[in-house]
Amino acid sequence: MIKTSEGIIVRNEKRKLELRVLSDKIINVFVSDKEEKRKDTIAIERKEYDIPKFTLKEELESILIETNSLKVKIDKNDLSVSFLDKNENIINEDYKGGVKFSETDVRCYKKLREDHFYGFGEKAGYLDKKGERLEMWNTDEFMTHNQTTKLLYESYPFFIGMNDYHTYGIFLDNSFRSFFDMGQESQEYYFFGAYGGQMNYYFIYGQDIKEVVENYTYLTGRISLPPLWVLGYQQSRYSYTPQERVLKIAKTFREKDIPCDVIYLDIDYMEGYRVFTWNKDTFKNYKEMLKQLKEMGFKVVTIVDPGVKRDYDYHVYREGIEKGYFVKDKYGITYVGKVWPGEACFPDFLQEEVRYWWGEKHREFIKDGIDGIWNDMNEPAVFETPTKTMPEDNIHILDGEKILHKEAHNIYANYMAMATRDGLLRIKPNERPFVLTRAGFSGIQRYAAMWTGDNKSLYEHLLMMMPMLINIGLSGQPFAGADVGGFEGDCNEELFIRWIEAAIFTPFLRVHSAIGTKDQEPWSFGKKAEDISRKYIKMRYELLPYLYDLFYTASQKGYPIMRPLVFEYQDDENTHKIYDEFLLGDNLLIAPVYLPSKEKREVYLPKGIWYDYWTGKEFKGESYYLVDAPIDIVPLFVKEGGILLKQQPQSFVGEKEIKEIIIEIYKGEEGHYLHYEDDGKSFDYTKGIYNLFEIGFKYQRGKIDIKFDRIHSGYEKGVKKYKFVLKNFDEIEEVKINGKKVDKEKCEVIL
Ligand SMILES: OC[C@H]1O[C@H](O[C@H]2[C@H](O)[C@@H](O)[C@@H](O[C@H]3[C@H](O)[C@@H](O)[C@@H](O)O[C@@H]3CO)O[C@@H]2CO)[C@H](O)[C@@H](O)[C@@H]1O
Repeated sequence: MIKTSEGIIVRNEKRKLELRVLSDKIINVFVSDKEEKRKDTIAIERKEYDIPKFTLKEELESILIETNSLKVKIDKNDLSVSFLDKNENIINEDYKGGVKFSETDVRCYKKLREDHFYGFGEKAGYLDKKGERLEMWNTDEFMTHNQTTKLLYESYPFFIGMNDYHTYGIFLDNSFRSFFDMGQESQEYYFFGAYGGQMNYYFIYGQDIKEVVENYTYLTGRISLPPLWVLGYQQSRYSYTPQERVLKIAKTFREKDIPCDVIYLDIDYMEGYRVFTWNKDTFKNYKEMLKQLKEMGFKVVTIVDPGVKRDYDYHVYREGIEKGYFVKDKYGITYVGKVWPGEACFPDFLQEEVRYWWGEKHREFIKDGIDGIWNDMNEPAVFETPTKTMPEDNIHILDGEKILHKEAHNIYANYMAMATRDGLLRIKPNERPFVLTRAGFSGIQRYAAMWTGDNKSLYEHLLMMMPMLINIGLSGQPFAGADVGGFEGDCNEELFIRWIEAAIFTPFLRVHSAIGTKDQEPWSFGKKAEDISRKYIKMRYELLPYLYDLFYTASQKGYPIMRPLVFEYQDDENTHKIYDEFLLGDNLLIAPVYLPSKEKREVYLPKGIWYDYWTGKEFKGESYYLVDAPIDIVPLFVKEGGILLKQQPQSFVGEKEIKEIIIEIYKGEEGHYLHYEDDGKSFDYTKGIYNLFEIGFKYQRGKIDIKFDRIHSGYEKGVKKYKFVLKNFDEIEEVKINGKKVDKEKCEVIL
């Protein structure tokens, strides 16, 4: 055994185990059957750790490492590892020697003690993945997002294991195609591994799911605050063309008083699908169009795919060829695959120089008035090949070394998103960039928001949106959404209404639809759908301060914005499998209707008292209820002591100066809330130019004591008026704010 500054290295005649103690609760395990160095992928953001104090005890058969929270036992014979809590209860242990190496793969067997498995990012199916077999290989999988769909666009080789006694996470930091058998093969063990690469995983202990997610994002990074406008409603279609149509859509939003912040331009804005060009026939005066959109308060996001058309007269291709920037085949010749523009080449984003080049290509676009970039087809997708991507033996260069596509495939999109984000940051250094991606790997949250690709206008896909987005959130990516209304197929009035009612509570809110399908704007399905959509989209804008606070928390702790009930109520076992309700933050519970012709739905409310958002009716938790859900109502509940922040709705973010924040306090003995405020667009907050407020209250027998405390003061232009609205309280006799009695009818703070 060798003691290192971070842990230990132990060898037997067959293999080496390197164990690093990265915090009291995070242990990195690296097992190898050759003399090689551990290789972290792009997923791991953290480069340095505060190595905690740990003790080491060597016995005849085993080695014991002990931190403040964990004990790790290593069997000196087979180098298997067990993780125990301080009372020596096993949290997780290797099964029959643990790691196995074979010609085709490397895998690790664990004893199956868990009742539930969550995480795994973008996967079809239910929330709990126990008993399932999953694979990670980014794939352009059109429409068939159902229980049997194994591969989708993104890969998160991360899961959370949970039983009544323990919660932990495992992140397999391996970018090759990986697999996870969570008890399908056996009820005695589960296993995970990859078809290549190393057995390099992080064991993450937590007192609950929350802490595991916090620790996992401590490793893989957290979102940085997005610009406020991307929290607004976004309208997309494949494709809005020509420019007159784009302007017409924009004007209709304003005429109909339906808030909207963003319009997307899909592939047809380009000249022959050549990236970084404009179709001069259909977008003759695109600069004028962008100007007019700006005047109406719209932001514009354009699609940018990785495939560069093979055409020597086209500057992007020519430069890429001359500089040798494209991915090569196994013979070292530039690889050509078929995508939208026909034959195309793919920049090797793994190279820093290529990323820089690509990032600079956005300069003109941004100067002309484009506000954000949408990276699609970045699995990378290739048409007409059985694998839907490029050959696994294609060559990329990472850190000066050749690696094969089978290793680069799953991380390609992260490098592309990094190229885009860094480019936008260079072009406008004090403006928060917005990048949307379809493909990705763990850690993608640091570069881009994601959407879940091509779904269909089906109730099943409305339902599936919930567990999918929830598991993506538990896998470190809080900024995610689905194509609202469904991408392929014709949506209809009722489905659109029900989808909007659910989606306004998802972190990324974009309606998108495919070519040849029925129009899918909020007014496309008649007056009823238009009115109901308006009501809910306005509600989204009303709730923006609450939503932005959740983005702030996500940026600080990695917590999901859209949460499963089990995230907040882990002790309540009824929540463990609920996939068709979710929480927005910890105060608001949403139970969307996802079946046609339903006017009621069953809702489970966890522990505590809950208030119906619409009627104020009180419900006792830990029970199931059949609640009313007529077509214009999505069942919504606020927890006792819950605090919601609201503002006046507006047509787009920044339309009006926000002069007042309404703080709704729901009855309870007490409540706590953290409110964050900044300019919503720049990086000035990193210099302390933001405000942070602690809001809380205590209530007893008719008397409420409200605390409103600015704990960080830096943003002078912040809102000055905060009005408290007391919800569901019985007769209030006395209101105090910060210890001072105030008029019951005028509960407010003026700063
Ligand atoms: O930019 C246009 C849209 O591109 C994406 O969707 C496309 C998808 O990635 C493609 O693979 C393709 O899907 C075809 C599918 O692969 C094939 O098996 C067959 O069933 O036909 C499908 C349709 O041609 O086309 C999709 C677009 O229709 C992206 O996900 C969308 O958001 C973009 O709007």
